[in-house]
Amino acid sequence: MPPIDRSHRTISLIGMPGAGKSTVGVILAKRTGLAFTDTDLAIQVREGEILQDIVDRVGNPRFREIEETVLLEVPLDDAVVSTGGSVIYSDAVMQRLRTAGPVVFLEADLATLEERVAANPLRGIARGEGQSYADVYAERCPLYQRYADITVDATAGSADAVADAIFRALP
Ligand SMILES: Nc1ncnc2c1ncn2[C@@H]1O[C@H](COP(=O)(O)OP(=O)(O)OP(=O)(O)O)[C@@H](O)[C@H]1O
Ligand SMILES: O=C(O)C1=C[C@@H](O)[C@@H](O)[C@H](O)C1
Ligand SMILES: [Mg+2]
Repeated sequence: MPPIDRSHRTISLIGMPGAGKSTVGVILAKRTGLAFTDTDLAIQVREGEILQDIVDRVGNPRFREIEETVLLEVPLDDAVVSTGGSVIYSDAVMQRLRTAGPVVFLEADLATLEERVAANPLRGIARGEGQSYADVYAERCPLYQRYADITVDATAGSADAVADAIFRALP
């Protein structure tokens, strides 16, 4: 695979929890020679706590503020950036990511996502009181679509295949 086009040095991955942003992001970074940033890890390091504990302690609205602060500061040069699923609630963050390069939506069907998330029950999801995963999915899908420059199917193939599909779809 040739090196990434220099005019598109930062590739941001967005999508629901379980879509594969972190898994696919590392593979894409290895294949393109770009750096890799997982913004969830940047949040954890800044707060000195794991995501689920942060969400449990401060609640959903405050978590989103923390996430926005980190995403407005995190370096975006020459990197694949795997975001948290709730990043699309900040228009300022999404504009920043889009200015840095293509934003890729990892689209997946609800059943597949629920299966993946159920296998990892300690994963945090910043959701409103009483919201099911399906409610969050319905609320967010239009936002992911709104901000995506590229949409790839993150359900059918392996994580390697999804990374390949992203690479092929880059302008
Ligand atoms: N294409 C794929 N096929 C099968 N399993 C996958 C695929 N992509 C990711 N997975 C699996 O799904 C789970 C979630 O993946 P991952 O942590 O990368 O998702 P994420 O989008 O980063 O989620 P979060 O928003 O919670 O950080 C992991 O167990 C991972 O191995
Ligand atoms: O989609 C979400 O609501 C989240 C996903 C995780 O990656 C974390 O960013 C956090 O736990 C919130
Ligand atoms: Mg992740």
